[in-house]
Amino acid sequence: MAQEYRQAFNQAATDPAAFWLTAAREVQWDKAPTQAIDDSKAPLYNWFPDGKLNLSANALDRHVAAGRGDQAALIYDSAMLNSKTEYSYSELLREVEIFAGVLRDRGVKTGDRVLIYLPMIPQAVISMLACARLGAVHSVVFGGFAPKELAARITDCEPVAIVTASGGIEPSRHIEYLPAVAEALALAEKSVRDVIVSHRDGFEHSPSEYQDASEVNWLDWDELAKVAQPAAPVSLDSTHPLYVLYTSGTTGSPKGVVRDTGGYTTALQFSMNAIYDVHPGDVMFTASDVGWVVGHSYIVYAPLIAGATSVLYEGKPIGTPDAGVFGRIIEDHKVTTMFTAPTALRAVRKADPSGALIAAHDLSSLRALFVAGERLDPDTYHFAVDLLGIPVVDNWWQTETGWPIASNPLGLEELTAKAGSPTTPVPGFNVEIRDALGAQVAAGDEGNIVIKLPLPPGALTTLWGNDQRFIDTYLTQIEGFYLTGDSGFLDEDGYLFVMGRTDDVINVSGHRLSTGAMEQVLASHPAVAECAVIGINDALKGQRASGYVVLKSGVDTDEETLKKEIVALVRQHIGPVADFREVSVVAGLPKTRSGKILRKTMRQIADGKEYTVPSTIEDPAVLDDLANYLRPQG
Ligand SMILES: CCC(=O)SCCNC(=O)CCNC(=O)[C@H](O)C(C)(C)COP(=O)(O)OP(=O)(O)OC[C@H]1O[C@@H](n2cnc3c(N)ncnc32)[C@H](O)[C@@H]1OP(=O)(O)O
Repeated sequence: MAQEYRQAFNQAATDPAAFWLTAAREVQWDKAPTQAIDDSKAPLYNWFPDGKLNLSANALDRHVAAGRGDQAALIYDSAMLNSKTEYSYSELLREVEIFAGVLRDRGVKTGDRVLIYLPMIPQAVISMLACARLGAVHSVVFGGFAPKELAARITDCEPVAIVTASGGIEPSRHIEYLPAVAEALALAEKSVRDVIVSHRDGFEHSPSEYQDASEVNWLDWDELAKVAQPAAPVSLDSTHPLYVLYTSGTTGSPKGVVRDTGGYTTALQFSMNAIYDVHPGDVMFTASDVGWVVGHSYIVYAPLIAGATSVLYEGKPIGTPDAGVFGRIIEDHKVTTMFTAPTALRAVRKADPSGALIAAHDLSSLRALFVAGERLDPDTYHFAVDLLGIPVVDNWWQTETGWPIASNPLGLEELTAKAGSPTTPVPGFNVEIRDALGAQVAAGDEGNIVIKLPLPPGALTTLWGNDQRFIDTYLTQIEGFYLTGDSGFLDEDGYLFVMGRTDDVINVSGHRLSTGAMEQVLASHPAVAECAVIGINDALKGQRASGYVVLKSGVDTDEETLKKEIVALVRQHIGPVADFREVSVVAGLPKTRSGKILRKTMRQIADGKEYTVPSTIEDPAVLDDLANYLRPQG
């Protein structure tokens, strides 16, 4: 195997303290760390415990101080508004200083939480960096979630303020955010002091409408900014939480992944050098959403920490206006590095099978395409390679890890790619494959993908307010290892192949969703006696959710109406992001004699895979009936 990569990987594995203290030198510290890791509370670890820094200063001030103030930091390209706006490093710094001043004037202090519910507009980036400047802990919520999900996050992280906008623009509709925020506040167990609203034209509702009926202060961003004074960066402990980002788990309640400051800054800078090969002056276009971890790391923080330009794109891969828009953006902004999800590439391919609309643009600036969020299937991989003729890099990671676990490390050296594999574990992530009893399996054998503790800098340090849930969920099944929840194998060459989840989490269009949470919604319908939701393979979206309900005896209702009600219920409780459209009314669900629903068997039948009926099944006849509904449908 190639030397540069192998050497870095071995150094990180054998002497992580020295390796990461060296990597940390690329960061601007107010007080440089002398200690790499604090393991006194193992299995909880903290990186660089005696270091002090500010991430917004690393992302902005230091580049201005180095003379790059006029370089573009952020390009806001809105296909929805047909507009392009550029912010130089000096301009972005000014906006961030002022909005940090706004938050400070409103009494936001270091350690306070601020919930950010914004579409893909510059205010999202500005407010995240403003929080980082003060040491306020931000929690960004994706716009496609319903008010109930927003409320659950408000209840859990207890923000003092919410930063939002009039609304988001989807191709088919304008989404009013203010009614959603008001509803979430009514549902949440905690309230906030302030709701700060960035005004957008074309929306019906304004903050003043909500003021009268509320003890919350509904405020206008621009009005506050007019009178605010710029705020300087606060020097923070490396271990200070930068953000809480919620992700789906097996149960209905989302998990608040906590990210630190110094470890994350170090890891992102390392990833730009070793993996993405992005440097000052480069232009990175990550087509995701700031509400996901890919957006946090590779739209907002990493490109700015690295001194590059980040493209913030408000639009879709197709239909805004067509499947050539990625090519248009690459050409217009001379993008050097692009990052997107496989589902976006599949959408492009479906709309434009030869990719001619993208290829019609000047793509000569583009050096590499990175892809993450779900498995990059070989067909889509070959489509992208043939279209672009540059390295197409599948990188595998999770909200929890914050940056790639496995990737072709282009910045170190380009390894030979294998379609279907995100290549090899990244330095710092010591990946092993273990069976259900915790024993290591042979090369090529599938098992649980686990990572030896301590996780490298940048990975989650805990779950918000719940160390025990963090330990119970991830750290106890196999002592000394972090359980990823994914299964897969390492081949003879050390390449990782990720095959799928081992729990009830599914991935729809790169959105991680809990079937357990959907089942809770289905079960709440008065006609439903019991239900199951499974993720089944989908040629476009990777997976889609499919629901099966058994009705209460005596219920006599029109099936089509019932199905519509259930679909609407999921949209109302979880949000459009669940993309839940499919529900079947069935006579019974297959169960073991102890009452456990055989979801895995159901999935296997639906995906057309071979399956064996477990000997513990209560009534095998149920499966025969259910098979009619489960057979491949799409
Ligand atoms: C490595 C670590 C990680 O995995 S982090 C997660 C990485 N994942 C991603 O980056 C997500 C990639 N996927 C996407 O960007 C989108 O799915 C793409 C491919 C662009 C397609 O978007 P779209 O056509 O909207 O389909 P969808 O399935 O995402 O949407 C389903 C319904 O939800 C809606 N929606 C979407 N975004 C928002 C939003 N910000 N605010 C409000 N609503 C939103 C869509 O409009 C759609 O609604 P509808 O059902 O059509 O009415």
